Amino acid sequence: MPTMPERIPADGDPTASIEKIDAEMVAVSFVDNAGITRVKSVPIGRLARAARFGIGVSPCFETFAFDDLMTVGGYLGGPDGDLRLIPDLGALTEIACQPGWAWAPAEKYTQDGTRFAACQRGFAARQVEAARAAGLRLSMAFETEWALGVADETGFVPALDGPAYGMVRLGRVGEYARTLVATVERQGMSVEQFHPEYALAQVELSIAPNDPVAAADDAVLLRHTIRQVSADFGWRATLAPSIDPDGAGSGAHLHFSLHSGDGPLLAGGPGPYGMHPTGAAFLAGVLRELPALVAVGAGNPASFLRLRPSRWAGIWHCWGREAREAALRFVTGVRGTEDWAANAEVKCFDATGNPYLIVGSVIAAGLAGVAEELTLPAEVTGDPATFGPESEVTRLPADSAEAAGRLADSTVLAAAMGPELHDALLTVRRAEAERYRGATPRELVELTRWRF
Ligand SMILES: NC(=O)CC[C@H](N)C(=O)O
Repeated sequence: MPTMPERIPADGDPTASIEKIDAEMVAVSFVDNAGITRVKSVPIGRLARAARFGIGVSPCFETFAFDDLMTVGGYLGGPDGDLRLIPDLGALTEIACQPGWAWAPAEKYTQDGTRFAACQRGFAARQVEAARAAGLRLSMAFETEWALGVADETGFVPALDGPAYGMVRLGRVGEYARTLVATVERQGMSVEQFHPEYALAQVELSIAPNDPVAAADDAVLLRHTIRQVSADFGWRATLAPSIDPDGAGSGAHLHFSLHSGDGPLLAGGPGPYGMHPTGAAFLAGVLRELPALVAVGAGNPASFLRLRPSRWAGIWHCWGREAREAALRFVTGVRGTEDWAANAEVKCFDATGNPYLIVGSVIAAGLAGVAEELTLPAEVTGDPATFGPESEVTRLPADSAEAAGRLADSTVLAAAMGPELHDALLTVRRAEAERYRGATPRELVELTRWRF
């Protein structure tokens, strides 16, 4: 996938890709460090100009918290200055569920035309490039879980009931699922699976893997599509990590596979379950950074309502083959697919994590493992919650302040992000942790329910 240039291009003809689009308005989005997708829009006739000169956006968003309250960091935040949102026209897509609209993800540039150091999508693209320079290619996909309900004065009325994974549940959402899948596919994503899930009013959809930056783009557009199609059916969709603190929540697990020029590195090799040494070192790097990765991908105070034992949310700092309680699950292919289907799944993430920061951070963590030739420790299977006091398996951070502390300590993520982005993300996470330190589970549910 072509990446955005270091400087805003002063020549070239952006109208070519625009002409193929049948829309009147274009939503140009970015995801902030709190994981909120924010947007500016332009009439289609202004899009070529926006691609050339950008759309103005305040740098204050770099340190916005998920509740829209502003903070100021060591480098960024505050009321002054301006950035330019440059839509990536290579990703311009008609929004099939919002007639007359198209969408493009943006990267942020400064007013003098250079790439903004703390741009989240630019960070992801930089890590893809670092992997390429090391001879590695990644393929990634987010799983998407959400709950369907109706908002009323009690907060949330579930739109469906019935047993987990039950045919009864599917019957309630059959027409909805058919419409959603068709809409998602019309927008260029390939749906792999839809099913009723385990938690309250929850369903899940998975899409085919993609280049890491495109996988993050897919997550943004898919979540918007889910909300729009749900509204067409008279429901609201919430991707918040928890709507019922007494039960399982919604995750945004990240699957990835790793390849060199010679083929897959997680299959067909001499290591555990066919991993090649480079594949195992990459996983060991991801495993090492998991405590800090929680702050990136599940660091909202409400994330910790979901990150509880024995709910398949991946709270344990370990890896294991098909281990659904481990934060890093290794998935081998079934017979006949072993050569290509093996992948790893980071389970602890949820939809409050910025998908661009997640893919970029996982790559950075893995590349550090490869550079240091790390080896994987022994795998852990079963549920560590039942292992008893002699177990050495530790829990990942259990609240947002602890997760932020681990991110502060991560020299790997600090180096990959650069000081501006690392500090801005920490500023947001610390502000949220501080502000909601004494919040009850019910308050956290209500604060996040319709924001993600
Ligand atoms: N099937 C599953 O893996 C369920 C995942 C679970 N809902 C989570 O919180 O991540």
